Amino acid sequence: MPKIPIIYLENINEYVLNQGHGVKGLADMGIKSLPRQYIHPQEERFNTISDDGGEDRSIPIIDMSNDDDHAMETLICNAAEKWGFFQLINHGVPLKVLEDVKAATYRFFELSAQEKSMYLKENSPSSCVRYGTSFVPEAEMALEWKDYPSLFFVSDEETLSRWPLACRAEALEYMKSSENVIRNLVKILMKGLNIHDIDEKKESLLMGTKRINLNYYPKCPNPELTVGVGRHSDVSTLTVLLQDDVGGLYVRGLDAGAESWIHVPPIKGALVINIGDALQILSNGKYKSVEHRVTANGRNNRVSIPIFVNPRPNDIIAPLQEMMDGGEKPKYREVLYSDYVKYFFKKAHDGKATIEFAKISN
Ligand SMILES: COc1cc(/C=C/C(=O)SCCNC(=O)CCNC(=O)[C@H](O)C(C)(C)COP(=O)(O)OP(=O)(O)OC[C@H]2O[C@@H](n3cnc4c(N)ncnc43)[C@H](O)[C@@H]2OP(=O)(O)O)ccc1O
Ligand SMILES: O=C(O)CCC(=O)C(=O)O
Ligand SMILES: [Fe+2]
Repeated sequence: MPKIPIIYLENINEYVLNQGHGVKGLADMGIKSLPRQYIHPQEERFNTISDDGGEDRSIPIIDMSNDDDHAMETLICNAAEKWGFFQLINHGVPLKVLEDVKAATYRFFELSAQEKSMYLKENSPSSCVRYGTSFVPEAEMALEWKDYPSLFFVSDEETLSRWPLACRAEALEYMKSSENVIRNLVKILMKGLNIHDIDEKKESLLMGTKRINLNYYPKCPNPELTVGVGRHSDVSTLTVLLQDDVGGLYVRGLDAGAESWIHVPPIKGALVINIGDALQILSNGKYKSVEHRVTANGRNNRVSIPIFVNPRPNDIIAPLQEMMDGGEKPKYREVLYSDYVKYFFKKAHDGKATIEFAKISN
């Protein structure tokens, strides 16, 4: 019989957040029911009967080895406009790199709470490395069933000296191996806006910084009462997401059934791509940053690894001049990107509300 440490549930914040045990600590303890701090209101819980639009609806799956470049580019731009999400297969990132970064995620989470707590915001040796749980615990009415280290890429030197040893090499390799596909996607998406020349300034605006999160969703005692990640859109330009074979990511349908949620089925070796708020703003709303969420799972642990491709903190984001040249009116005002991200990080997940920060009201 495993020894179960007794903690007073009122002290969960201390145990999970401050001591660095995370929700994994609760799951490892073998708790049989969900602490009240994780119970979400009925309307945010996942109801498989009414929420899943059915197995016949799927986000596009795009084969990057398609010989017909024009057809492939059209599929990508259409997916960015109509779905905001798509899966890429044959993208050129080796399967081994993907498997290695998933294994490294597990390795990080096998560290003791004391070792992981070295990377909590208060203790971290670098502002580029932050280990956390939920999203913004101090602003949330109900916590999310997820732990993660978030690693901001500044330089090889910073990475090699500051990122946690348990996952550093694999996370960096995944980021570097994805560089080609990211660059290619950015080029294709700009072509779809009739922008054919990506100079240094534009490249920096579109993909000047990268952040990688190693998300860990432990097996949950009452998955029906909580969420892995609540409804949100990413604040990135675009996000490249690796998920394992467990499943649980759902995307808001933009078509007639806007109330419906579409499951993103795991495909071995595939990368899930989604448009973030920054690109919705830069494209003046042509490309869509779509709401998504993740369920908790009662049977399995799950990992997912997003690379957030972003502008630089000091960049001003606003609809690109090329979007306005035909007389289109800007739908978004000029915003300092770090202000936008700080606004995102100040509140709990709230669907598509962040973009209101930049919207021009008519
Ligand atoms: C879905 O669940 C998530 C998602 C995420 C991340 C999602 C993304 O889309 S990440 C893309 C974010 N963009 C960038 O990283 C771009 C470049 N970086 C910046 O613009 C800046 O570094 C900054 C992120 C704005 C931080 O600015 P800085 O001037 O250094 O100020 P800080 O004091 O460090 O932070 C401001 C404020 O934000 C909070 N915060 C910062 N980074 C994170 C983080 N990685 N995770 C959580 N919260 C963060 C920070 O706590 C500050 O708030 P205070 O109240 O302490 O002032 C991530 C996690 C998920 O669960
Ligand atoms: O775990 C997933 O599948 C998605 C996670 C996510 O949406 C995020 O980290 O922004
Ligand atoms: Fe996300």
